[in-house]
Amino acid sequence: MKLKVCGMKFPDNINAIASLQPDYLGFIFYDKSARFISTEIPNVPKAIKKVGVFVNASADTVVTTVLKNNLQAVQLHGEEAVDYCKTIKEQLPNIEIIKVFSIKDEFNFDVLEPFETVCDYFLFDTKGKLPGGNGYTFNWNILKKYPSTKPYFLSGGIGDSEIEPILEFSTSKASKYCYAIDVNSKFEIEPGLKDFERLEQFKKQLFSNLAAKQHTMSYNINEKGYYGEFGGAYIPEMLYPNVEELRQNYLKIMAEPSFKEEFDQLLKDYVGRPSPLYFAKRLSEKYNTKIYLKREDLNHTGAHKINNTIGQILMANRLGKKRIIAETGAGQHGVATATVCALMGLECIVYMGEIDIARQAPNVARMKMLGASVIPALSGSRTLKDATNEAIRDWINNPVDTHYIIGSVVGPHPYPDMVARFQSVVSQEMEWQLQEKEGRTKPDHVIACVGGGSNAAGAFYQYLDETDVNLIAVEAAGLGVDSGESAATSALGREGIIHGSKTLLMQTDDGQITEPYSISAGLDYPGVGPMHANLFATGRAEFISITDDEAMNAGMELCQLEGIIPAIESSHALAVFKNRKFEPEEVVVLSLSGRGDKDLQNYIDYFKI
Ligand SMILES: O=C(O)c1ccccc1N[C@@H]1O[C@H](COP(=O)(O)O)[C@@H](O)[C@H]1O
Repeated sequence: MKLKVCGMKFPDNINAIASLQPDYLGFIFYDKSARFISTEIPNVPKAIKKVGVFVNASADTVVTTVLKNNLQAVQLHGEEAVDYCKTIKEQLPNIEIIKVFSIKDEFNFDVLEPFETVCDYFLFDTKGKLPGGNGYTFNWNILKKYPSTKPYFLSGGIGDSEIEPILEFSTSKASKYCYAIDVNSKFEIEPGLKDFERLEQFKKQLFSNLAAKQHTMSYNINEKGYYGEFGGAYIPEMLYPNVEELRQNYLKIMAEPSFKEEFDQLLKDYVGRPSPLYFAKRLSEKYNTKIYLKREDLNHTGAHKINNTIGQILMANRLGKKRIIAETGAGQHGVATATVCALMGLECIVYMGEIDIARQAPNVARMKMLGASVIPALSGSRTLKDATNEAIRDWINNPVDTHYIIGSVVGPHPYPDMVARFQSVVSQEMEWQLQEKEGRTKPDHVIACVGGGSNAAGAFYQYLDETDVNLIAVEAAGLGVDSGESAATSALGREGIIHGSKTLLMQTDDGQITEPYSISAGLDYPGVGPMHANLFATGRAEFISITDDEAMNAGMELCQLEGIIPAIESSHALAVFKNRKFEPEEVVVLSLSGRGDKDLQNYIDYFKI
């Protein structure tokens, strides 16, 4: 969480408060305020963003003030309209826009929606006699209904006595998008003069306690790119510039309103989102529990993979890359990548293991029809791991113009986090869909299959730190966990490094990667993404291994009970119902990650249809 200190007006005091290194310093450019700044702002360290606070000022005044004072953000604290924010954004594209909303006893969150694309942050303050600086807190419980994913500043009368409530709030769901704490009048000796010692104490106490709480709580990535012990970027020196360019830019780009707008629009109009959350009545009756299927199989191209490739192609565009490479196992990610390259008119090269090319012929044909070159990986087991090796080799050789669209939550940081964020749309939708259908945002259980783990990462994302939601990760046991022909990484793996990431990995005693096997081309990866390694190591998620036979039978059962032909990957998740009992009143959401058309030949051969 960031800290903003607002409303200083004396140069010496500004310098003193700047030495506390808050993230933002706010200056009131509203001449009716007792904190109005009429002097020149002294130079402060570059790491601190200077925010100009305005109340219904003309757009010209805002622009001139920003340029004159070299501000990095504007806080619009009046009744500024959407078009007004748009004008400011157009005239000052690099300036952060913080739009303020004042809350009394209740708040209609619908008013936020039109502002989503024209500002970078919301700020919630207490409604009072003055436009701001009233010194009263509002009831933060109101934020429990916050419907957006836009990060917000929490403001209004925050002082020493709010440390405890903030710490409590930080563990709640309502705090998920709380980006910064904003303090002002509660730390004053007189209006515009802040109390250095009290602020120093406040900052120390609040942030050390928050860090301690977050350390023990979060199952999501930390600022160094690790999930617990797992993750990081273990890459050859020659790959460093490519990965570093992405690391430095991905969060910034994803936070741009124009990026979000384009991503959301393509997910809606091109992919066909939201994907339905379907109550599977006959399946529920059979297993005597409430089963919902999150229908990622209904997305354009037939799986969840497109959520990520849409995000990454927009990322590649913004990074100025003209050539796209990808690896693929089942072919779903290859098809999703070829699709977005066709959509954007970019060159596309997909690496695919020779074995996978043979067992996923329809997807190979699709990629070619979409204009991609499919290059066979001929080394090792000639499956996904080897295709990934080839793609990495290509990227090393073509660092400047090429973006590598990794298809799962694997690879060096920032890929696992970036892909998880793009896929998190799945659980974001689950929350409001469950609210509509069950009157609550949380299920009792979420089930998803895991190869690298992007489908599971998307389905788990919103619930990672909600420990009352049970997460069930399903791996491929192939011919049996101990058969030597398996891809059950959690059962068989040990800590190791694969494709730039420290994670759980199937390996021999001397560290050679073991060849994985599964009937499902999307699950036979010898590792898992670092998020899942941590979920396993900490016991946060339940891991279940499902054999080829169990998966195939569960897939057939879904065909005949619900009229849905699932991908064999998803069939592994479905097989959990035969292996584990759920209570009748429990709500179980299963991510149906893909459709089974690509697997038709496997089904035909297996069942001798
Ligand atoms: O502080 C002011 O005088 C002020 C005047 C006009 C608009 C905003 C103002 N301050 C902002 O108000 C909030 C909450 O302050 P407080 O903690 O309740 O004193 C804060 O964001 C200030 O930036």
